[in-house]
Amino acid sequence: MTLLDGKQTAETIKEEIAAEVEAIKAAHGKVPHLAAILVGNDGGSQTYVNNKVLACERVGFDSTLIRMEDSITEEELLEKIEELNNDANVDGFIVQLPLPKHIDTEKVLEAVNPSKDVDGFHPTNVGRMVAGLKAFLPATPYGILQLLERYQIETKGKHCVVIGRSNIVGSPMSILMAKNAYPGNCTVTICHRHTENLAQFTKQADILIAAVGIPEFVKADMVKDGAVVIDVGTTRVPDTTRKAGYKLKGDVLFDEVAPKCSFITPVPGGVGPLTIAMLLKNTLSAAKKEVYHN
Ligand SMILES: NC(=O)C1=CN([C@@H]2O[C@H](COP(=O)(O)OP(=O)(O)OC[C@H]3O[C@@H](n4cnc5c(N)ncnc54)[C@H](OP(=O)(O)O)[C@@H]3O)[C@@H](O)[C@H]2O)C=CC1
Ligand SMILES: Nc1nc(=O)c2c([nH]1)NC[C@@H]1CN(c3ccc(C(=O)N[C@@H](CCC(=O)O)C(=O)O)cc3)C=[N+]21
Repeated sequence: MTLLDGKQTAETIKEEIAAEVEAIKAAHGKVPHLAAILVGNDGGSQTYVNNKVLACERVGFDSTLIRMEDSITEEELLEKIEELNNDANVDGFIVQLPLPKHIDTEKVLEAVNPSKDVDGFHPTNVGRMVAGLKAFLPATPYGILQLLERYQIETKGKHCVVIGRSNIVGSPMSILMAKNAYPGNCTVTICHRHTENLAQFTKQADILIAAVGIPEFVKADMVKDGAVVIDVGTTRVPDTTRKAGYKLKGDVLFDEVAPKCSFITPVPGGVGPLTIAMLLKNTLSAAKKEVYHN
């Protein structure tokens, strides 16, 4: 069993980005700039956004964190987005999810100019991805592709089973794994809440990607010997013995499943750090106008 070290892979990617930033700075005197909007003070969201800002500093980007109260109106948020759309100084920005219930997430994501949508959540980027055009790829699926590629894992002709069909992870992941590309060329099965006899499908997976959000959901008897297992789940489970007050748990019962695998990602230190690295990569692409040439 080989551990897919997301933390180390993310470090490597960030070093590659930092080197490019140096070159851009020398040539243009300007560095890529990522902005993030955080609405409210959900603990997990704060951690992720802070990690993103710290990662920007690490690679030499400019970053701006915009905090808004839970109680803001949808209009106020849309105004802020318009401001960032029009700010020539900002190359890309994200609106951290989830948003408070009184705000229409779809409307908010559609308000982001696709050329600055480094999360890849705007329908234009989703459509372009599906059509195989240049697009900002959502950071988590993009990070998983990087992991498969950098560990040179064979994907062609393999059966990839994805558990979860969310717009930010499961759906784009399944689309990308079925593409005529490397990593890709898989036969893909998408499972969700209404899948009957889930284990019957997961047991057939050469590559199993779990993006469910239920801690330790995938047990050893659901996994084929020699499978590649990618654990996207990151659920905070209360743990009073820890300083942070919680423990991060993946969707896979790691101790039981890992011995059966050819490759597996840990949680933490697996997919999460790569998500952040690929957000930076998208921001670099935005600054270089590699996707949209406006
Ligand atoms: N490491 C990282 O970088 C990231 C981690 N995450 C983590 O990944 C997990 C998933 O995130 P996200 O996709 O946003 O979550 P969502 O809650 O949006 O989606 C969860 C998916 O799991 C499916 N599901 C729920 N219960 C079952 C079940 N019993 N059997 C089969 N399928 C089920 C749901 O099905 P249905 O559609 O039918 O409701 C849904 O499609 C979370 O733990 C999240 O924190 C998310 C983003 C990035
Ligand atoms: N607009 C938007 N874009 C996102 O990309 C987005 C989002 N909203 N909402 C929430 C999810 C979740 N997500 C994670 C990012 C990093 C880690 C990460 O770095 N995890 C570390 C541990 C961090 C910790 O200690 O909690 C690890 O797995 O090693 C996890 C999860 C991005 N998301």
